[in-house]
Amino acid sequence: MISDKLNIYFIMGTADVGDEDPLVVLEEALRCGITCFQFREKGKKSLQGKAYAAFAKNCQELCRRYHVPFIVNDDVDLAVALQADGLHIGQKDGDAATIRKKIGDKMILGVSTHSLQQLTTAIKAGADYVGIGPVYATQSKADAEQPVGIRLLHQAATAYPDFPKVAIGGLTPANSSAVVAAGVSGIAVISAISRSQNRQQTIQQFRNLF
Ligand SMILES: Cc1ncc(COP(=O)(O)OP(=O)(O)O)c(N)n1
Ligand SMILES: Cc1nc(C(=O)O)sc1CCOP(=O)(O)O
Ligand SMILES: [Mg+2]
Repeated sequence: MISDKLNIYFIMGTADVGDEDPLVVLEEALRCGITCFQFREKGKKSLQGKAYAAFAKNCQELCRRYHVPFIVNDDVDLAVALQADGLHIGQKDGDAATIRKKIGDKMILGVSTHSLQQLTTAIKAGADYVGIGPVYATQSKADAEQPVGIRLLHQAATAYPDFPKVAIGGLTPANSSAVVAAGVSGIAVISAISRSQNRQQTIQQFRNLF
């Protein structure tokens, strides 16, 4: 069941870790108990070509060692080439039903949604889970939509109580109790973990919410 793996869903690329080594950050997060990882290498200074592929492969190997699903953001070809556990796409990344056909039924497909209508469409297209957000304002995505708040999470839980949903956007241990109470399977986080001064404590605090 994918929903069991979504609780603490860490997303990271080289842009998210300041001066730290992203592989060291990922391994620490895995050791501290994240339950899912998304490889999201994008932005102006992002790795390209062989360095990009090697970074992805190294992240995948670390995730394998800790039995944590490895999800690729945006890049369908990379997900297929690496036989990743999953692929995550947004509203501007192509038609979800077409992409589902391309990756087959075994690979997990996550789709970003910002409204109930998009959620309904994603489910019909064959998504295994949806991201819902941004719940709060985020510093980690320049082109994020306006915050949707926890109201949309409640609406989603009422409309699709059993469908796996992760909240995303500006989430911290301090503001996520109401998010989890709204009925999501998991919380997806970049900066609260990647920029934490104490990852062990931060991840434990997130884990305590479930
Ligand atoms: C779990 C999760 N939810 C939402 C997103 C955002 O996807 P998208 O809108 O395609 O934006 P980018 O991440 O590609 O910039 C996500 N990545 N993961
Ligand atoms: C990647 C992403 N997608 C969002 C969406 O709303 O779909 S918000 C977001 C950034 C999440 O980073 P942080 O935890 O640092 O706020
Ligand atoms: Mg995307």
